[in-house]
Amino acid sequence: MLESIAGSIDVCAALVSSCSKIFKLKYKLKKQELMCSSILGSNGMAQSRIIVNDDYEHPDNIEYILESVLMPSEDSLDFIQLKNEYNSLILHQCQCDKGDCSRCSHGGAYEYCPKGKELIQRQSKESCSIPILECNSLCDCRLDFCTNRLVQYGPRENLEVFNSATFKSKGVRTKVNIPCGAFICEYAGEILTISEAKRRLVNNKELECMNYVLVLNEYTKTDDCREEKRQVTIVDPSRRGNIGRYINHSCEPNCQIAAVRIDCPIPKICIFAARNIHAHEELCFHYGGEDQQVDQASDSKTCLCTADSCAGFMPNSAII
Ligand SMILES: C[S@@+](CC[C@H](N)C(=O)[O-])C[C@H]1O[C@@H](n2cnc3c(N)ncnc32)[C@H](O)[C@@H]1O
Repeated sequence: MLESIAGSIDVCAALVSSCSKIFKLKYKLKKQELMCSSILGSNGMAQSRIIVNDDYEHPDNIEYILESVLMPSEDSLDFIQLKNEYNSLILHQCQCDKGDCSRCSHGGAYEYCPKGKELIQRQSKESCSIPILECNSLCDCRLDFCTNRLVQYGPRENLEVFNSATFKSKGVRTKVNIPCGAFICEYAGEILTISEAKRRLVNNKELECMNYVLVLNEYTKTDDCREEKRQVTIVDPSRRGNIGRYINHSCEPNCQIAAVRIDCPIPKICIFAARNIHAHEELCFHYGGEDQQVDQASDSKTCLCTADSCAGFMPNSAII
């Protein structure tokens, strides 16, 4: 059994039919094909390359990455399977050659927020449990019209890493107000196999270092309405990561997690504002997923979040 210290997020309730569609529609294509400066949509028209806008850097001496990357190679079946998935593309393209993709076959998870003049996650009770599928490099839509591309452009601006007095370690805060539903950043790091995650967790525990491993569990509903675990995604930004690695846990967070897929069937773990956030507030999400029952393990860390409803300990759930 694997204990997650950074936490385990469950994306469950509504990961239903749309999701099985996603999984069936992947096929293998080398990622390198995406690296060329122009990409052909399924209509054969060249699309411009997406520029990821991320000028942040680490205060620590670790490698900054713009999006999650595969862990170092190892000789195991698990790794080969993960690598194949990482090198796969989702073959589910839209044909919106004139529209804005608001009613796109990819789902329309975003809406335009006129106040903030930006795309935000469409608000619904289930918004954090519905996986998002953005338009991708195979889609026919035009980049300048499409309203189903957000995460792929990179984290929002005006975030800063600071020394958090509350958490007695580093944290992330915003310099400006952020509207509810806005995209903050990916929780980017190395994508791990289960066995490598277990090794790193044991090691972190032995060395008593901070733990950054985050586990995302996705479920589908079977025909008789049972929930079945379909995919486990494990990300560790301890060695390589982006600004998301500094976001702390709170029992009453102002941000939440969503699974977002663009080209690859392995989802990105993405952080969105769960309410309107004021300038200078520290950003936090619930490492265990707010809807989950979080049980205290004997070695749970004391939670420093100071929320009225603080559980007193950090999520430390058994996940695999
Ligand atoms: C993903 S990192 C967050 C960034 C970290 N504070 C840093 O300085 O790099 C997770 C680690 O931060 C600390 N942390 C995050 N939230 C916390 C909380 N609510 N209470 C106590 N420690 C917390 C724990 O040491 C945890 O293992």
